[in-house]
Amino acid sequence: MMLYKLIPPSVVTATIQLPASKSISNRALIINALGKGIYPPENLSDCDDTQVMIKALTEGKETIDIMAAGTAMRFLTAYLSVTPGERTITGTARMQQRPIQILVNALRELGAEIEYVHNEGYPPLCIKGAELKGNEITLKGNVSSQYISALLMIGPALKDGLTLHLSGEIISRPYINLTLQLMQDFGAKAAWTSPNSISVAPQLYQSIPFKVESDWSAASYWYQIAALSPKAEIELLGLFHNSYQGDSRGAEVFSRLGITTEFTSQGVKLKKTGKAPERLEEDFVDIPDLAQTFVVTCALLNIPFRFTGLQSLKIKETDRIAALRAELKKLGYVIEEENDSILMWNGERCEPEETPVIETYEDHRMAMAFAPAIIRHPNLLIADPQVVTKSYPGYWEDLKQAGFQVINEG
Ligand SMILES: O=C(O)C1=C[C@@H](OP(=O)(O)O)[C@@H](O)[C@H](O)C1
Ligand SMILES: C=C(OP(=O)(O)O)C(=O)O
Repeated sequence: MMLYKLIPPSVVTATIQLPASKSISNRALIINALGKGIYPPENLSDCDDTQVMIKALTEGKETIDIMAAGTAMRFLTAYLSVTPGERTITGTARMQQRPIQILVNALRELGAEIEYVHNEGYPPLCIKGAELKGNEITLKGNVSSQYISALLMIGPALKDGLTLHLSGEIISRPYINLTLQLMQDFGAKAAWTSPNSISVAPQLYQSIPFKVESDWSAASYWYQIAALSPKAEIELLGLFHNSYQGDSRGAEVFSRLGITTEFTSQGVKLKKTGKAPERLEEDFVDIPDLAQTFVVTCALLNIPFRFTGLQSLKIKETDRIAALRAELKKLGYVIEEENDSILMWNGERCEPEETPVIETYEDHRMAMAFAPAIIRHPNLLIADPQVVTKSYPGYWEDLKQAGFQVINEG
């Protein structure tokens, strides 16, 4: 097992070129493939999740391994359903435990030919491309928005277009809006027709020059570093005020923790105001990928919290609810869970471990959200740090650039 020991600088000074958004990259790639575009999207992410998508779309292999990439798994399942040929799509052991039945059922209702290779409801899948027929379906909106995005993106390629009715609560809604926004940019007619219905017209995508923005989810770890450091001067490049990404809301939540955002022509500059609330309450249903950032940040700043809307965390790269509780306990914080969807901390402490080894559970966000904790817990070690490549391959190099020492303890 690889372990990283970190030593923070006394003042963090950095200008960081963030990675491009994997969510935008992977949508642009699917849309581009469906539109047979002549302009390949620019500034695609160099992360694993995007690299597996590029390979899947260009190599033409019979078996596609998307490793740990949820978006690639879900988006390609829909894409392959309307693309000639027969392929098997698989991923890591964890991917084979991440549910996909809602999407498969919806696609089958449209006429798709999809079989489960092992376990009913889970990847791997064997998919035979076909011309899909039905045009109006109902599916659950409360498990993963990626199923909905996957279906929407193939909508313009269907003979009669597609209308989706979403039942139950709709989680991760900004990611659905991101999909609609990109589809519209590429010439599709797709929009909400009621609070829980979306219609897509049958109309081919147009190819346009397109540049992917930097990743706001990745930015959150730098806000966290600013919040935990006594002094920080951090500039993040490639972020914009009117971002397509729902996780740009992280800037507003961090402003309540004393980190304000100044937009410049190139990105953002972070400022510490020194203000901190007595307590933080937030609903994460729209911003699930920021949950780890804020749970770790608040605990380390000694700010009790109650975070709701976390129901999707159990089916991500790992069970993030359990992982957060287990690893924060090693640092001396007792976090409580309610209803599989709420994490709370009332300030309760336990004895911290002397040399806590933070496990990362094949989850990039566990590594990235716990690394900044070194500023307050100088003995911690990060296990399997290479997991960051899922979304942010340059994370450790960027920390070095910001003055951190990153030492491989073997
Ligand atoms: O569509 C997307 O790009 C994503 C949607 C979210 O997943 P869920 O819809 O499963 O919550 C998010 O957690 C994931 O990192 C990326
Ligand atoms: C949940 C995530 O990714 P995915 O679902 O695309 O694997 C993530 O990046 O936090």
